[in-house]
Amino acid sequence: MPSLFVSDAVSSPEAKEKKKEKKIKKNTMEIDSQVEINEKKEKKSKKKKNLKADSDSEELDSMEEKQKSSKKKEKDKKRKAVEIVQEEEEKSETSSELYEPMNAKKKQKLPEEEEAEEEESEEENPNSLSNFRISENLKNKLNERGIKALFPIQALTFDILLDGSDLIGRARTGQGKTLAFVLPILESLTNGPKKMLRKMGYGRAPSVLVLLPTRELAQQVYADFEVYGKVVGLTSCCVYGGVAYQTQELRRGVDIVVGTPGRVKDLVENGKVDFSSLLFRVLDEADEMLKMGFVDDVEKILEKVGDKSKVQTLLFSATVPEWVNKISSRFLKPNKENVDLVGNEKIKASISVRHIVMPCASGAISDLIPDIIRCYSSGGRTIIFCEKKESTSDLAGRLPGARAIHGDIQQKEREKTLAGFRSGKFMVLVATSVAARGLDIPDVQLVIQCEPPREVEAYIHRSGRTGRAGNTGVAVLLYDPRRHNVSRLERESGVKFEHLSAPQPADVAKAVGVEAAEAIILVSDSVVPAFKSAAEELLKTSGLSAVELLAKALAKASGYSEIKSRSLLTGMEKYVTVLLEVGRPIYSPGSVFGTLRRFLPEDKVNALTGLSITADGSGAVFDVPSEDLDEYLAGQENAANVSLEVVKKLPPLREREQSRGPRFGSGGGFGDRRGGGFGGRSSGGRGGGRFGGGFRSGRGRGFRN
Ligand SMILES: Nc1ncnc2c1ncn2[C@@H]1O[C@H](COP(=O)(O)OP(=O)(O)OP(=O)(O)O)[C@@H](O)[C@H]1O
Repeated sequence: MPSLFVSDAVSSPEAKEKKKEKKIKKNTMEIDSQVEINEKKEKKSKKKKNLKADSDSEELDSMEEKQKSSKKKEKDKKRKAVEIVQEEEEKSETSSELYEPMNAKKKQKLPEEEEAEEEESEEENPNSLSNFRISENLKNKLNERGIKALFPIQALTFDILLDGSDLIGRARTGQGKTLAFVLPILESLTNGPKKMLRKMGYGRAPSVLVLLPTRELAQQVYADFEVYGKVVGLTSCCVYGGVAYQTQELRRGVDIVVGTPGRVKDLVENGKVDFSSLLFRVLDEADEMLKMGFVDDVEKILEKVGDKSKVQTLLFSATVPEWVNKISSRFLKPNKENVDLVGNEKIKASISVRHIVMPCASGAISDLIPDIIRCYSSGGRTIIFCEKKESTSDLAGRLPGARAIHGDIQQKEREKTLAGFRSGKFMVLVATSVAARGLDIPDVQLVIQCEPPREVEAYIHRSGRTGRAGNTGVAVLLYDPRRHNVSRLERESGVKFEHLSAPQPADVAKAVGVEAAEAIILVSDSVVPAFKSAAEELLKTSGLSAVELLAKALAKASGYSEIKSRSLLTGMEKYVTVLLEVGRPIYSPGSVFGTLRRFLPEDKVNALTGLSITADGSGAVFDVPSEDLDEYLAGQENAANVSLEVVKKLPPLREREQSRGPRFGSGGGFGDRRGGGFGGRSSGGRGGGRFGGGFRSGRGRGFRN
């Protein structure tokens, strides 16, 4: 049995804490003794290498080592759990320091170094597959797919599940929760305690039911059951709404049914499937499923089980709000186990993701995103989340090469889009929350959220589409400081946000220029004769130097014809952010307008946008059209105690009050007289106002079944 995080759900928090401390203490002692053993072992092996000891002593050593190694495996399993707690705790506290610098290149290792390291770590790893009751053919399949050891959530729940307990399992996004139930279920049905209980033969009733909130997720989990089930002789089928009923497989008999609650309930009610002999019921992404209003459906489905004492019920998610714990008592046995790798005090979102927040007016989003992708996607895939279906399609239409996925798109089309994104046919997917839960797509390097979601869980799951299976990633959250409050989101998710301003076009262009220069060198010499005379002519007649001409050629090759300024405050092109100080605290936007009117004409004052007061109240920042900047700066000369300067780094801003509503997002901002606030005046961004309404309102529901 795993020794940590496996607490009895009915015991008190204090008891659990004491139990945990006791176990950590015990395991720490075990680690100490393990260190001693290892040291001795190391000395011995050095001695062996250097002195070439005789074969008798080698045999003795090897027997001793075998004994130690089996003891070590046991101890290492426990030690690993302690390490996980400690590592996770450390990471939670210093998560922002863990990130690799942007686009940092990893030190290349020689193949032989990598091989040696792999062998060594496999041998040492207490979570290596050989330490678990996994049958040979499953092990081979896992190896074939690059899986050599279990991830912590898998290691800590494997024995619990194989030994027959109900379970609530929680681990951060991308930590392998799917295999955490797939593997022990397959083992239990084929080699374990459920082997004799499962139905066999033609027309057999299923032994396993897995329920998931979305169709895409159902397909993904079904794919895992297909691959791994096949090697142990178990069959599965996937059922979800939006497509015709296909019940042939169910008639023929399958072992595992994976599906969404709506369609599964229909099948049950129409007598197309018989769940009376279920041995496993899994609720994956349980909180989302229950939140989406499927509680009644789920209950109806689950109560079809004949003998409740024979069925194991498992509930998995990265987020398990308190209400899920409460509701779970209806579905799970009282002596259920609880394996929680997230805990109460720690960061809830992925710790291998760099979490960035960036102010941006809604009207500037579509202009800003391509530069965010250039800066942060490391050439990998990007998923962009919008709140509403319309804004999702709209944004996808504006971003070259991007595709949209949301609930109004036909199921077949959605599947095609996801398949295209997975296979790399296109690299940018714009989605509603449908893609937020569970989806595991390779090489998603960047997630952009166009505005803060309503609930912290949504942030956790969306940002968790990157940084999966131990890889790193970047999540950029765009927000409007006048409408959104990100500090609550920060507090509730436990994430330490990096506050960054929109990438400046000139910086982006510099980076792109370097790439273009590298690409130019690779162009074949064979093109030179054809272009040489035009180049010589240009050099002679343009009045520009060779370097200037080459710079222009590089710009053209990278798609640049001009470099616009971009506001740090709203991300809008052709706007500049300025800071106003008046030698005393500023309390309201009204006083800022009053001050500006003392030295500027009305139309120039009206042209400013995005006014926000600094967090310390000592000044106000706002955007002015680049063409008006000189007039603003000159005007201040005539106004006593007024200082205006172009902002190089955005100061911390006063956030909208938290008391105004439940949302991290919408609200009235400072309610200045022009009402529109951020983006309301956008004339800089292409198609400025079009996005204005789209990104504002409530959260898209994603796909229902
Ligand atoms: N033991 C393992 N070794 C290597 N890779 C693994 C292992 N287990 C799972 N993976 C891979 O890790 C990725 C994430 O797994 P999975 O989708 O199950 O995560 P999850 O915890 O369910 O995430 P989410 O909460 O976002 O749904 C998958 O690509 C999976 O193949």
